[in-house]
Amino acid sequence: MAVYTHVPAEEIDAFLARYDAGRLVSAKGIAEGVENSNYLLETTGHDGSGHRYILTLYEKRVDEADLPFFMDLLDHLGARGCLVPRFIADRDGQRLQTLAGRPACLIEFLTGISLTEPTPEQARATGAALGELHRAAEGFPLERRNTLDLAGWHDLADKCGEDFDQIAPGLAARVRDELAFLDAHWPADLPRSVIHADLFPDNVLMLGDRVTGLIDFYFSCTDIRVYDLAITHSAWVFSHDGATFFADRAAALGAGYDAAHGLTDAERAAFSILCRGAALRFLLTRAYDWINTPPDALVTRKDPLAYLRRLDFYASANPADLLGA
Ligand SMILES: Nc1ncnc2c1ncn2[C@@H]1O[C@H](COP(=O)(O)OP(=O)(O)OP(=O)(O)O)[C@@H](O)[C@H]1O
Ligand SMILES: N[C@@H](CCO)C(=O)O
Repeated sequence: MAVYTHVPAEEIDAFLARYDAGRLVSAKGIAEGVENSNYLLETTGHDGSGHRYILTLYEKRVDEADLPFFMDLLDHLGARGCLVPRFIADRDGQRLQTLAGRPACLIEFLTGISLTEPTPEQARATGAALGELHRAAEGFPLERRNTLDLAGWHDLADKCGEDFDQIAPGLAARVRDELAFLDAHWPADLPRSVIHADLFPDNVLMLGDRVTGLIDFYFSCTDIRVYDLAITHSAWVFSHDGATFFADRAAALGAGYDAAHGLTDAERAAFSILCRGAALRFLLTRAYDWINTPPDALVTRKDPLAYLRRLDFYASANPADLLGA
């Protein structure tokens, strides 16, 4: 579930009166997602022809001070042809509001569905969409530090301490060893860019083999550009439990990215290390949430071990096999 803040329909209708968006017809809480509260709104539309919007109330992990970065980024990407949702301004030009005591925004609704079992063709389209996003991001003037970088992983590991072993015996030592490996091998000189940093299948909307929207930019930041492809790889080319690697999906994802953006030899050479970092990043955030979320909380905890299996795979795989030929 992801409706942490419940807003009465009358309050949403009054909120909509600030916009040229028509009157509220229905408001449904969206179950997917874990970070923010999301509602799908149907309105009469400003001309009475009906319209859909997303209403997002920002919860614990999104810092309000970062919202202007996300808003300007989506304007920049949207203006360059990327299918990303724009933040909608009210009649006074305001995009950030307060609703039910939380920072809140009205956001463009995009059509499409999130896949659970992507095909190679769908992975190819996603690789291409990521490459196009990186091209469109060129020239974006703002920067945001990635708080979930190598230093951030150390902080998270310190916070979890020996509690890792509640999840799996030996996990604390495994994380320590992996951090030491990444400290020694993390690449320093690769091109940097704005990255999405969380392009999981649930953040890509598709119709058939066509990408219709990239959403959920709330981890976007400035970091090693091809690390974004490593994150996407970790999320798209394995079974959910991380036990099976799908080489055909991986090759298609890489080919899609390469066709849209291109990969340098240095990026290819570092890719395996970057995948290890991506797997550790999601292992750590999931482990932290696992340890700190009571089992009876209303949110579904995501399995950290699904990312330990990916990490084990990346640590033993032949780097040349990760993206195919
Ligand atoms: N602009 C949009 N257009 C259409 N649907 C959207 C849009 N934004 C969000 N959604 C829907 O709401 C769901 C949750 O959104 P989102 O992924 O942004 O939430 P979240 O709480 O930040 O989740 P998480 O970080 O766990 O992925 C999406 O899976 C999608 O179904
Ligand atoms: N994509 C993350 C959740 C936060 O966006 C995960 O699956 O662990």
